[in-house]
Amino acid sequence: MKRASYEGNSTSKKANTTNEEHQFLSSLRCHVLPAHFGKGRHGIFKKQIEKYGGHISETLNPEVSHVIVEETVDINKVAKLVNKEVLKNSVIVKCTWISSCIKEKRIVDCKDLILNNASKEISPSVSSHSNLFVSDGTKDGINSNNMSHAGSHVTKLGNEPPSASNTDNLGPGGRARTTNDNYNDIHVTDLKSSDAVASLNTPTFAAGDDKDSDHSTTQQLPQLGKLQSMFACGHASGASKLASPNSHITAELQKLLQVYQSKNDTWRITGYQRAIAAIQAHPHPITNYQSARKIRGVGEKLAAKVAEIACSGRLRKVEEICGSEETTTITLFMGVWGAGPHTSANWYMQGFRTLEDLRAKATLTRHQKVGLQLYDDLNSRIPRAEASQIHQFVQQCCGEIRTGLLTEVCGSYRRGRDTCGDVDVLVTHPDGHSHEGVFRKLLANMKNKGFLTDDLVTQEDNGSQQKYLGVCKLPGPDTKHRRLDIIVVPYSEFAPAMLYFTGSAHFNRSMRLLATKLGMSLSEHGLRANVVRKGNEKLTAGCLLETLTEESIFRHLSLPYQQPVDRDH
Ligand SMILES: Nc1ccn([C@H]2C[C@H](O)[C@@H](COP(=O)(O)OP(=O)(O)OP(=O)(O)O)O2)c(=O)n1
Ligand SMILES: [Mn+2]
Repeated sequence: MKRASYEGNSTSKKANTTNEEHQFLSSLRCHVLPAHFGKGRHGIFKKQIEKYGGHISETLNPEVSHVIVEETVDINKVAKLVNKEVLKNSVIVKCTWISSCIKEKRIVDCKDLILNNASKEISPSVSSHSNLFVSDGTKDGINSNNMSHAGSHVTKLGNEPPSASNTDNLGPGGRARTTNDNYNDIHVTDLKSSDAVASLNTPTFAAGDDKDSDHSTTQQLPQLGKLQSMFACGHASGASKLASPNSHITAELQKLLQVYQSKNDTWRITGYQRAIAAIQAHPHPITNYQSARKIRGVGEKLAAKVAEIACSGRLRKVEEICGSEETTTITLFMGVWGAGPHTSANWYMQGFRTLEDLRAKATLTRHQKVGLQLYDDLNSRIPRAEASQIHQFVQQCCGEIRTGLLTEVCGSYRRGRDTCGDVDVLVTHPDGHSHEGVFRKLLANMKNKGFLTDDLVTQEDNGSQQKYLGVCKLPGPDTKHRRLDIIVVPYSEFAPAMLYFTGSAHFNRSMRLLATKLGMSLSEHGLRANVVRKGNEKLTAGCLLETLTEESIFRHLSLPYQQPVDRDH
């Protein structure tokens, strides 16, 4: 235990001399921020710190180890008051921490008393729930390495200055970053990867992430490698899943999440997604309320649920909710292609309870009519072998209209799944231009053969890419209708498109967010560098990097290459 070992040290010190005991603050160099302190109280604090051996610095300078603030001071105000560059070795601590130290005659845990604006940049979803941020990513843990150096035992405010000799600061492709590389205002701390993974599950994370960053070219360089390791795209998916000692807990919570997804309960969806990812990534078995509560994103109510699952192996609430007529009906309706949670809940409210009710009484869009008609087929998973046959059929149709066309099945198939929800086929031509005109001809050819049975969405204007969503059926009396996506792309966009359509969606989100953090922009069309943003707005489009292979995209982001099967997060 990190904290215990530290306290153990201080206890053994305590056994020494009384004089030493009274100098227990000697490792601190404090600046007591006058804001909100009355003059008298400000002086008393300074005197008390000095009395117990602490050093007082009247100015804010790099020597300061602790900035002591009045307990009611607002974190944002402190952040604005403090010059991060000057205070890169400091922490901001509430004055009540000093009071506790003096009361106990030792340096006590900073728990709950540290203010650090870094949390805002790392994860607004975290900071919105708590103004506390400690370096090892737990609410009550203090990093033992840091603790061993009294006076620098919590998250640093600033970042290491850029250094070309430090390989951590090398940019994409290993080149040293220059001032022309624009990075968002990133503060890298010792967040565990689980925190980053958890945060990435929060839909609002990407959107709100850059809210407070400015677009100046002043660099706040991330420690590369460490940053990458905080993202899901920096890890193979299998390891964390297999290794998790808390899968039984997340499996149960996942059921509740599905219910909230069916109800479009955004608030709960966000909270559960974040908590599930954090629990999944937690390296130790969670056996009780207290250990659950220590995990970022797990509040009181959720910790109680986790404890219930840990004790009894199940959650009564899951049985109650999942078994309710409302939930089962809405889940049934959501199986209609083209019906989301909102429409499904609406149908339930209109009194519909069965698919027959929908057929007879509901107002249906063209897509929903197809979805309802082919309900059973489209809701059954496609065995891998059949997905492969569908691909072969598409490949044959391609060969009939043009030679040299290249096809690749992406999606869950490429990630190695045994069954797939649909078949996602990417089509291109390696000569760079012969993909043009293929889209319509290919669709017409597949329709002529009776292979395409129903069109759902045809999108021809997604930049240079064309996308078709429809339904196909292999020849034969016993074959099922299957969802098929066809995407025709220019060869220059083949690798980023392949990366995108291979997914998973979570893996993609994490990679896009990492790119954003690195001042880049990733989409199915390509990877751009030197993108300047103000908040979520892109001020410059940046410059397109050459990405002829998926490997090159990973390289540009300084990520270890992940095989498709390792992207199944
Ligand atoms: N909101 C989305 C939807 C899709 N994709 C990407 C990643 C997906 O892996 C890929 C294909 O989308 P699918 O919906 O077909 O998902 P999968 O193929 O992964 O799963 P399934 O077996 O359900 O088809 O497109 C994404 O990044 N974000
Ligand atoms: Mn798919």
